[in-house]
Amino acid sequence: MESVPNPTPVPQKLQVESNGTIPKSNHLFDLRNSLSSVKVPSLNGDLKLQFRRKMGSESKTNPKIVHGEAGYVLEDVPHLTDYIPDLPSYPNPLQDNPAYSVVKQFFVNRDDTVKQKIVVHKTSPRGTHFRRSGPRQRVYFESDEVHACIVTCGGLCPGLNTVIREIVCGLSHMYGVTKILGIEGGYRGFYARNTITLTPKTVNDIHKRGGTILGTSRGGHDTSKIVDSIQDRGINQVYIIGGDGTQKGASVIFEEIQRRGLKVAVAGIPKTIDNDIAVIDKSFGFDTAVEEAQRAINAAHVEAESVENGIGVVKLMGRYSGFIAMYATLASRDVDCCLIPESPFYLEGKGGLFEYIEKRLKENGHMVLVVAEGAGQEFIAENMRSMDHADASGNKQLLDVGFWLSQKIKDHFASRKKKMVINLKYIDPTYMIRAIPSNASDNVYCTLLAHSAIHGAMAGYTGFTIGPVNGRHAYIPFHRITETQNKVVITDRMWARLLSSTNQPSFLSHKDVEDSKKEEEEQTQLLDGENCKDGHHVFLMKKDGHHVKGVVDNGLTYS
Ligand SMILES: Nc1ncnc2c1ncn2[C@@H]1O[C@H](COP(=O)(O)OP(=O)(O)OP(=O)(O)O)[C@@H](O)[C@H]1O
Ligand SMILES: O=P(O)(O)OC[C@H]1O[C@](O)(CO)[C@@H](O)[C@@H]1O
Ligand SMILES: [Mg+2]
Repeated sequence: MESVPNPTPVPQKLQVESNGTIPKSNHLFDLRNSLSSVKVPSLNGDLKLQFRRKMGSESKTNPKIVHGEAGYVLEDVPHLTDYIPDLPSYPNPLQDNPAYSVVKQFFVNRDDTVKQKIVVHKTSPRGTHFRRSGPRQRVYFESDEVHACIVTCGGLCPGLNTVIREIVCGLSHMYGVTKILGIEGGYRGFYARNTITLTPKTVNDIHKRGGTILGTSRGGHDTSKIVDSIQDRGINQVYIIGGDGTQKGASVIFEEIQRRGLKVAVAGIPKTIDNDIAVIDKSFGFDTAVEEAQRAINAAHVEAESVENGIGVVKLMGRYSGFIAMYATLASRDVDCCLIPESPFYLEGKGGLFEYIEKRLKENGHMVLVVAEGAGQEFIAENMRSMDHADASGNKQLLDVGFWLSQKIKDHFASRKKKMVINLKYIDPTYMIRAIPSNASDNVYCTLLAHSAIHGAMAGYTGFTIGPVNGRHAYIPFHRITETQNKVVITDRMWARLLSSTNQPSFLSHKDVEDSKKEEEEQTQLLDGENCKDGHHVFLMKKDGHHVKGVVDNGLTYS
């Protein structure tokens, strides 16, 4: 196919000199030390391109930021032409595809961006935007040139197989790609395991199965060995499916590829059943998890209501965020109390958990309690410190809060002071939930994620992850989703809805809430999920009868 000039607008390119010209020299350049701000022409007037150096992060990539009028900011993603000038582009083969060619305005306008915050005031600046995902008129890979690979890393999550399937089928059916490799066993599979050939036929019904047909792992990320393997195998599109750790790994792989000047697009597909990935609306598998959690909650409810003073305790996933617990509770209506990492609670005394349990048992004869795995870590932090166990990826291993809490409740009611006979059943459905196939709505969502990733890579974008932002799919720079974690904001209306549906105490006094709001306005902005930077989450906790400020840092609690 004949190559034609690149129609991509200048703002997508980094090789702009401060006088607005594009350097003739076509050698590769290292973006890491650039710190500049230049004006370049665009369809919508002058845009200010700014390459800011990011401080204090593992990623060394400079954010690619475009400033426009009225406070418009585009946090753009890298493009292969940023470091490989004069890369030829080609017409998108989709324009001849019988299924897609009939779509009116099928190709995404090159200037389309997606707004991060859609609730604004009259005087609000236009704010942060991300590049809209979707097919472009021109692509930077010819179909028979593409050699793609797919890898899955981290914990299991419903929908992994659907994403794999849709990447394979999408590449094949939309772009006529025939060379697709599956990397087995996570990152270390690049250099320590075999690969498998993936075709639409071999992946045809894998979405009906849980897990990942490629296998997964934690740890084993050796950047140079991985990039050596990519280079040796002649791979030029890398699709990486995984959580926050995986996306950090994808980011350094992209940096190394860029440093070596390789024409390799790196696309991340964010995965986490906990739904704690920042920026995007929701992660795949989350809906399925909430749905499946209903079965455990129902079982706990049946057990609890069948006996006198029955208590059903269900532990649900959520290391640092309580989304699954919160949504499963809201959906069920049988839950009397939901405990999540973001909301501190205490056991003894007035307004404490034990008092509430006793009240519910007296009122209703039974109760159901849902606890997220990361909740109440302040109580068991001491044990954790002495154990200090981490998994192969360096994630702190939490103690079983469900087991611990169940024991505490039993001890409390069996104590000489109380002498109340209770009947407690503890259910931990964690791995039963994680291992199921995705439900119908997650299947559709996985398809959109896979397609966004494919269109982005084919269009030459790289070093990006994808996901819906306010319902519109966008390309998001890696650092934006790895530097913070999404958390339940307990001063938001959703948590208030939960409190009102369960009737549980908030475990915070009015003064605590006012104090936390005040502190929120100050620099730390307490309890706001978007401001829980670098895995730190600040909250109020009860210690020796007083509320003190606690900080959760990757599972450890300090005060
Ligand atoms: N900072 C990092 N740099 C490079 N690689 C990393 C980094 N953090 C994690 N990884 C690698 O990413 C892979 C997955 O990481 P991890 O086990 O933390 O799971 P995850 O992707 O966060 O998924 P989840 O926590 O949702 O199960 C591992 O192979 C790990 O070595
Ligand atoms: O048992 P594993 O595989 O280490 O994974 C457990 C963790 O994985 C997650 O499911 C996230 O993938 C967390 O909710 C949980 O803490
Ligand atoms: Mg993780």
